Amino acid sequence: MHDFTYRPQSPRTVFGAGALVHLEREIDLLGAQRALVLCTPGQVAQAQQVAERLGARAAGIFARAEMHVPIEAARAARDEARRLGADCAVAIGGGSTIGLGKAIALDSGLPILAIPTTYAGSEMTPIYGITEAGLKTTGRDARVMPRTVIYDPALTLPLPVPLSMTSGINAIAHAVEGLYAPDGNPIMDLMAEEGIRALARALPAIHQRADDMEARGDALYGAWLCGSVLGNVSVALHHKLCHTLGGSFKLPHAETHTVVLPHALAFNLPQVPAAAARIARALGGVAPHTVAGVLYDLAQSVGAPVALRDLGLREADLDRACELALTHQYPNPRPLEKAPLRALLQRAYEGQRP
Ligand SMILES: NC(=O)C1=CN([C@@H]2O[C@H](COP(=O)(O)OP(=O)(O)OC[C@H]3O[C@@H](n4cnc5c(N)ncnc54)[C@H](O)[C@@H]3O)[C@@H](O)[C@H]2O)C=CC1
Ligand SMILES: O=C(O)/C=C\C(=O)CC(=O)O
Repeated sequence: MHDFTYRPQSPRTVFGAGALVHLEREIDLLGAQRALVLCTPGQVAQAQQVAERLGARAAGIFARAEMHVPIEAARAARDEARRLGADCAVAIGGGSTIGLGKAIALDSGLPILAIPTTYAGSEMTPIYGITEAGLKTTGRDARVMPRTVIYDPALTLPLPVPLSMTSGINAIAHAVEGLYAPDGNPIMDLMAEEGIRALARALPAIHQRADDMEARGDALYGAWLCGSVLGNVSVALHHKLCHTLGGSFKLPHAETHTVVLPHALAFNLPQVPAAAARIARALGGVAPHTVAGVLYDLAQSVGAPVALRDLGLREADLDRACELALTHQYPNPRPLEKAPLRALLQRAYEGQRP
């Protein structure tokens, strides 16, 4: 038997191919009249599609979302929302765009409707991140949790295949760490296992055929499950390493998750047999002691990166990365010591199979 406390935190979720048709209804349910639509410069066409659907209730489009939410973009978006008298924000895009919406909500309490187009999972979490003077601060705050999420796999069809692969593995990482989180619970375990299963099934299919709607739907379903896990439990060494490498060495987010995950999991595996058993089941019934290697093989088989050196990290940075990862540690099942952590980073740098 488990001992646990479970207080679900989840936005209203509408899921399905073509689900964008429900946007007006969902805006009505929020009681909103003027929506500011957020996107990156690369997703203006999708933002226009949203604005057209909203008609007179589209207050405008703010197309300056970028990775890790620079404070300048957050301030400009807040000003624009005020100037236009927006009473809600619709964020269409990946974690960067949803993160911009969260930065507005943190300040103003503006309700966010998220339409995720990657598998990163930010839409399901009360976690925000803002970067100021080169330093990224993250935190949890109920105000930033989107009120409504519309998942429409059709909107993920243009997501480039390489980013689809790494973004999917970013999602798997949330579930893996959820399975050994000290504040986990049986519901999260079920969601994590099913999320890994869905993504491990979907990614090879999308790799073969980018417009496979069935697989796109499966991947987004997995992203919903894995994002929900991230929103409800704390994360450990794997996320700490990725935040260190992304924050201090500017490594790309999803790619870094993809490279680090097999190594962080191998490091913790002896301490987490129950998690290993669930991951093994989700990966098709492999032996639990092999799951880290199987995740490495999954990444390699879909053409995703497996070495930090291929993401722009220099070998000379490894000592500093190790030091930073040892400061302000996240709770981790295996105590962190310098030598094994440095060795982990070396293996990830070289792209060795764990
Ligand atoms: N707060 C949270 O809970 C979480 C936050 N994040 C944050 O999110 C950021 C990364 O988000 P990601 O989703 O990985 O990438 P992203 O949002 O930066 O998107 C990467 C690129 O792909 C483009 N793109 C996205 N969807 C597309 C589509 N369907 N078709 C064509 N192009 C598309 C975007 O416009 C962008 O240029 C990081 O800053 C990370 O820290 C990530 C996960 C959870
Ligand atoms: O860094 C943030 O914006 C907050 C959380 C995450 O990015 C989660 C992750 O590492 O995927």
